[in-house]
Amino acid sequence: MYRVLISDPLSEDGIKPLLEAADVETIVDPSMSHEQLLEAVGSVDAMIVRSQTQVTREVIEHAPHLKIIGRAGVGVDNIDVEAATENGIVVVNAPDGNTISTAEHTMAMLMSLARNIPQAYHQLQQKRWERKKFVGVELKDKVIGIVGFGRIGREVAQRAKGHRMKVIAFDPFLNEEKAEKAGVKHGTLEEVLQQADFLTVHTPLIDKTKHLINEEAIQKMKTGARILNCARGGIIEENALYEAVKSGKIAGAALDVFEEEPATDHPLLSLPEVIATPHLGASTIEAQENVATDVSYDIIELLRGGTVRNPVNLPAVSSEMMEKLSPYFKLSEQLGVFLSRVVAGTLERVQVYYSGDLLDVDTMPLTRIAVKGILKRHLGSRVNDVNAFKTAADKGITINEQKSTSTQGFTNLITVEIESDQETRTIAGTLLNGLGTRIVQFDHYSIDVVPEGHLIVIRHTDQPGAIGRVGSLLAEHQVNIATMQVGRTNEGGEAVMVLSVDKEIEGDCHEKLADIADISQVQCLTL
Ligand SMILES: NC(=O)C1=CN([C@@H]2O[C@H](COP(=O)(O)OP(=O)(O)OC[C@H]3O[C@@H](n4cnc5c(N)ncnc54)[C@H](O)[C@@H]3O)[C@@H](O)[C@H]2O)C=CC1
Ligand SMILES: O=C(O)CCC(=O)C(=O)O
Repeated sequence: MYRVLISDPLSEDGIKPLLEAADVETIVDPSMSHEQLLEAVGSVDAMIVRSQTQVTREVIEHAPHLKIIGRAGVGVDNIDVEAATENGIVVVNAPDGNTISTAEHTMAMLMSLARNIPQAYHQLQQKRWERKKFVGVELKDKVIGIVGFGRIGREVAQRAKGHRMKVIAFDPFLNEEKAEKAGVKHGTLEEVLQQADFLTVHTPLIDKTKHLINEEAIQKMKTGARILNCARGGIIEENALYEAVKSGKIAGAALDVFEEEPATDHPLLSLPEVIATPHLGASTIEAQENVATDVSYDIIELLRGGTVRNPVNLPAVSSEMMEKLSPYFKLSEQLGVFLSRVVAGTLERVQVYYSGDLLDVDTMPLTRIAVKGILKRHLGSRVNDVNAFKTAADKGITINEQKSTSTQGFTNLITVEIESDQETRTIAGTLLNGLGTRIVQFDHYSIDVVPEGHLIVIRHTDQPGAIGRVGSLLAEHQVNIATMQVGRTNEGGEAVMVLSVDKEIEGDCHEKLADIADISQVQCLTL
């Protein structure tokens, strides 16, 4: 008999597959103290949580029989996935189950915001019949700017079109062609900000999206525009939003999420133009049933020896294979991350070549890790070793891997090539016996760079003085250069510099580097 612990409130209909399984004993207790949780996990084979239970390393280490953790929802922020992986525990989630509910909640917020429904209701409750105060705006012919055109963003677009709104969307994986297919206009972030009457964000919260909508972004918006966030607190900078609403730059905001939750005493809630709900995007009977059912099925499947549909962490690989592959995990990810930072345009194709020692090994797990490295720039922890291929396919990116006999003199070589709608960029790396990983080729240039720490990648024209000017500018900004590699096609032709520096460059240093004559592109990255 398998024991499954459910430690957060879940839909009873959703967990029916577990309750009805003859070989499963289900323990439901959403009110356990931390100590009770530590004791309860000691005897279970599986557990299901929503967002309340924190499945920390400590919890995992108290669970010697635990084989699978199910997150009834999307974000796995409350689960220590790394600790689970280390302990051989599979983590699954339910990425699709609450998409519709969250999109519908966004539309409910959009309409409430346009017509001041919560504020008017509040006045009526105070026995005030105010009509003049609550004059709203129509949605028809207004522009809705969607930042993040993934599952929820796309559903919001369909619904907004039903209201005859004009939809403009920005997403790093969206281009003109894909936007046209989806029946929306494609824009840069700047264009979306400038054109939106209503701006709604549907991205994950990752480094790149933290405070994406800040004071500078808000300044680019129309005066009187409105902002919505039903994704994650922190995508919109709350202080900037507060000031913008107070000054009248932004006419109103609708928020389902906050940087710190619960947020019962937030300054934004004191503004009459701001309406809010306590993270209710996924709180419908249907979504909760969907997510609970999805994880219940995955749990039963895994416990009975089958395969799961929505794994979040690495699936089991034989220990023999693991021994051969694991030294290359870091290199594969570093190559992916590096390329994702330097490529311009919308990604269309990834090609990975393996040679030398990697010729007769199943390198698919390495390709998955390289693809994860590429996609994580925009998707953060939502892309992982397991779902990397599916995520790429969902974004219309094709992946290929090939074995090659060209080793360029190295005992092993991984070459990653990515193609966007604007350019093709290539990087190759190797694992040097006892010396760690090296990037040995970047585009057409042979280099020798340790892919670690802070790197600056500069494209320039090979002219006397270019290297000196970069060195002087970095010195002015107190940035010490640890190593510098330069490659060029021919004298006076295209060239590339890869610098490894001791600290991240700050302030206007990036801008000043890009302003140096003969420099066409500057990319900074941390590996
Ligand atoms: N309020 C709630 O209760 C719920 C909130 N969510 C949140 O909604 C958000 C969206 O979820 P899904 O649509 O399922 O995710 P998704 O992964 O399907 O889509 C996210 C999209 O954001 C894009 N993106 C990443 N960085 C970007 C950037 N800098 N600018 C523009 N776009 C960028 C990605 O390319 C991707 O297409 C997530 O933050 C999720 O956690 C999800 C479910 C319920
Ligand atoms: O379980 C919930 O209600 C939170 C849903 C959510 O934010 C998510 O799935 O990412």
